[in-house]
Amino acid sequence: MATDFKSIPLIDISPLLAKWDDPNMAQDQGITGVVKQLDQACREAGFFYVKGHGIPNSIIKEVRNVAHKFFSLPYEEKLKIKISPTTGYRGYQQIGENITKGIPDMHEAIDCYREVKPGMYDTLSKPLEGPNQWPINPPNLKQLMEEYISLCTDLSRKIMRGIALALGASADEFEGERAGDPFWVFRIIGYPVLSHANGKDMAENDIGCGAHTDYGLLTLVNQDADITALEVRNQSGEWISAPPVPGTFVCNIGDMLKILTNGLYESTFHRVINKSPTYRVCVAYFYETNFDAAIEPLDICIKRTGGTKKFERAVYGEHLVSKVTTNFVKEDELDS
Ligand SMILES: N=C(N)NCCCC[C@H](N)C(=O)O
Ligand SMILES: O=C(O)CCC(=O)C(=O)O
Ligand SMILES: [Fe+2]
Repeated sequence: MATDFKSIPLIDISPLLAKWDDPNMAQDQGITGVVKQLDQACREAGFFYVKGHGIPNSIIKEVRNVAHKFFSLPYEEKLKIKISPTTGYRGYQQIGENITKGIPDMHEAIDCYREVKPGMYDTLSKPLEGPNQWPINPPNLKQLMEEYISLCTDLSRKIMRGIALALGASADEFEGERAGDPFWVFRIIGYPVLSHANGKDMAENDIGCGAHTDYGLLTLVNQDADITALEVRNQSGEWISAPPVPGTFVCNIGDMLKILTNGLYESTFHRVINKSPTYRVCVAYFYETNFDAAIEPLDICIKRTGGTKKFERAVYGEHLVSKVTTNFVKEDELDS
């Protein structure tokens, strides 16, 4: 968010995907072109669209269709997989249950996380322990989403190799202890049509999702076609729309990549307002570091940002757990 960008750039990443594993990839002209665009987009906006990503459009659309089907079920049905602290914060949350900056968000969602086995990361991961809660209806939802998550994980790993090169690091900077065993978060989100009863103006809680940053490395957003609702904040505080572009994902940078890059790439604030007359679905995949990774600015990024370390070391799992466990707590309950 280092600039007053007015729109979000679109990058064709097919040259990167063609040679993501090539030992000489850093010298490849096609890849160099992609890497330059990634660097510019990450510095200027922290948001970019990708095309040429290789995930079939039929799957991308089916994922949203199945999400629509789930949200159109009666509440009793959806509540069979209700989220709670005892389900590892996995499952369905009703409209208004998720809280951002003290205000209930006008969205419903199924929250999923990579499975955490008991004791896996000692007490650190305890709040998130457990398997995901998948609904029985629609019957193909679980299988489709699991396949989609695996495609998103592969794609994100490849984009992160391009981002590593963009930083002037080696392509595998985000593998090994840092993100070689990446955690992931997955949210199937539904935004109802706003009711403007009593002629009231857009109220605070007409916001589908309040301004926030994402927590990890890289987010892949699969949003409904034909509805513009996602907005990204630029340096002056203007909200710039990220309208759906067919066949693309919206990508954005999370808090861990901001720390790693010493702020060279920022985790940009964004929010969602569905002003359209139609129910909107978004399926968001979040590619993260290893759960127990201790994240601090890379030397190469400290150099590129004037030589001073701007962020202290953070453990990703701690950051995630502190967010997740407060996302469902109302302001007046926080201290009690
Ligand atoms: N895993 C991610 N990024 N989820 C995004 C949710 C943002 C809203 C949440 N209440 C918050 O305040 O963070
Ligand atoms: O609905 C969207 O377009 C984005 C959702 C989002 O920002 C999030 O879940 O973190
Ligand atoms: Fe987000």
